[in-house]
Amino acid sequence: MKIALLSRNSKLYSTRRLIEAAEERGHEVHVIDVLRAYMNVTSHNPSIHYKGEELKDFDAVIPRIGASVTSYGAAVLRQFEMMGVFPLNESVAITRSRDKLRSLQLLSRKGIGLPITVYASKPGDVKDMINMVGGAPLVIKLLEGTQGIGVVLAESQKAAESIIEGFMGVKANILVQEYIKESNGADIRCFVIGGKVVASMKRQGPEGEFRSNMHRGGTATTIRITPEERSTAVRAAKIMGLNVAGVDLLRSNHGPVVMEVNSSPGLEGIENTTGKDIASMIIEYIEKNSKFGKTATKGQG
Ligand SMILES: Nc1ncnc2c1ncn2[C@@H]1O[C@H](COP(=O)(O)OP(=O)(O)OP(=O)(O)O)[C@@H](O)[C@H]1O
Ligand SMILES: [Mg+2]
Ligand SMILES: [Mg+2]
Repeated sequence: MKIALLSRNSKLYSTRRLIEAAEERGHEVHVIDVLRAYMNVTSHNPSIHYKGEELKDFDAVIPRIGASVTSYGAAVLRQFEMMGVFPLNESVAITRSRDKLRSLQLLSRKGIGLPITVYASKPGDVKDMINMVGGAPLVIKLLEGTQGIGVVLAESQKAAESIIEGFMGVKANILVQEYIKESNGADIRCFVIGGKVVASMKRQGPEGEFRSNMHRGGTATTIRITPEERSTAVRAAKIMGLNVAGVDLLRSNHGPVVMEVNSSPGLEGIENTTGKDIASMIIEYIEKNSKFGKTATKGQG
């Protein structure tokens, strides 16, 4: 097969591993920096050009589109789809999952367990907003945050009010969420490929830290997940319409709750923690499922 790998940097661990796995299995891989691709979006014969040449005869495309290039990256991917090239994850599913508010609405509609979450733009009544998630302690998140930055635990009602008002004051977009204390600073990453959890790991924050992010000093270990956690992760990926997804769960008193569904889950942590060859599993999935023109939109909403 001839595979296009949409990635801004071929030195990234995940990109390198996917190239390695594909080449080992006899495929040809072209790494394409989406920002350098250009296309005639009005032509009846959709095409993409890259470094002066037309991108032709690809069998599959693997999108590894960073959050900062979601919009243009999705447009390039959509162009591949219009050309009939099989996408590992479709453009629609990626943009759907990148919109946190939309994702939570879709997941909740299908009965997936979620931490009680309230969104606001300019809440007229901060106290009422706090009551909606059950009062303090509660978690406040900056929508633009990542790697645990901008995720704050407000232990008291007063702290919650002043943090929310502070964020509002600088016009930040936030969400307010029920604090799942019983998860004890840990979350579970389930790596889903083609409707199966192929690997999972537990990430634990350091002593006294409720955020489990590796960038905040968290450590990962293998974990045996429950059948309920397994089916929650698989269903969440399916609702988003993602063939490959990293589903992050918290263990709550009322069962697993989904925090996030990631459409470009990293390979480094999960491969190093579990010792599994996830990159080869992804390539194998493409071998089994890619078909010219198989780009029908999965998921709804
Ligand atoms: N409602 C919650 N209850 C308990 N712990 C939470 C809650 N929300 C987040 N956490 C902890 O904080 C960590 C960071 O939160 P989250 O994943 O939402 O933000 P992020 O990692 O900065 O954003 P993103 O994953 O979108 O890059 C989580 O991995 C989890 O360990
Ligand atoms: Mg996170
Ligand atoms: Mg994330």
